[in-house]
Amino acid sequence: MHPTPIVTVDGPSGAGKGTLSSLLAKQLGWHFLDSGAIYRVLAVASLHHDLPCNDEESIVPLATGLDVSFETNGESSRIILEGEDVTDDIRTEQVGSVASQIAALPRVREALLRRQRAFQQAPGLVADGRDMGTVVFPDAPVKLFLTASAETRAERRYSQLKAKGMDVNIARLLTDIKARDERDANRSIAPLVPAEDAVVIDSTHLNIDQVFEKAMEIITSRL
Ligand SMILES: Nc1ncnc2c1ncn2[C@@H]1O[C@H](COP(=O)(O)OP(=O)(O)OP(=O)(O)O)[C@@H](O)[C@H]1O
Ligand SMILES: Nc1ccn([C@@H]2O[C@H](COP(=O)(O)O)[C@@H](O)[C@H]2O)c(=O)n1
Repeated sequence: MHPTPIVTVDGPSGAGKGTLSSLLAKQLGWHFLDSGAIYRVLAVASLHHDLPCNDEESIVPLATGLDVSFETNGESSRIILEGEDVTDDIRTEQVGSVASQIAALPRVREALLRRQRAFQQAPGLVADGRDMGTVVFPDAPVKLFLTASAETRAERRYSQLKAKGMDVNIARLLTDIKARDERDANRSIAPLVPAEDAVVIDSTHLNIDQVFEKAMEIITSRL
């Protein structure tokens, strides 16, 4: 029997991984794992419990027993943490920054592995993150690494947050994105690097449809 197929989509913050992954999951009729959301929810939980983001000893049990559910209702999906809807709260740059500090703790990453692997369910999975192709699903038959220049990613994030009515500053966003890239790429465990067998897509000069088309070509040629 063949294992459930997986497409991994890794890359830096704001490259368009979530956008591409949800389009692919929809097109293929597969499940979707937003692994960054798990790190972000853990960041919010740590903030709720007043835990410093380097307190590995306390964050590991929080990660293991994280009381979170991903509730999908047709097109809309909500994230519930300890009974509270945190869908919007997890998307701020502040939470992204805390998530990336927590994500550098080796035992925290280990504690979240099983939770992420449980998403591998028939008929297939599209998994979005930083280490999907290198650590979490190293045997995935299709691995994509989606990137774009830091400036382009900051502009996209700016428009995204502005559209949500948030008060944002593009220079600050660019600084935050570069700091997060630096931390994610240089941590000792599961650093942000393309898997050896990943196909790199640079979306700096591609729109969403073009990225989607390119990704589908790669997937159909490999599966
Ligand atoms: N190719 C593209 N061209 C223009 N805008 C894009 C493109 N891809 C994504 N976007 C837009 O950029 C923003 C960020 O995209 P998205 O949230 O998918 O990135 P991400 O890589 O998942 O980020 P993160 O890792 O921080 O969650 C969104 O507003 C999205 O609509
Ligand atoms: N597989 C992953 C996914 C995410 N992270 C860390 O979480 C931060 C937030 O992720 P987003 O994709 O939602 O922006 C990110 O900066 C990473 O530090 C991770 O380490 N591994």
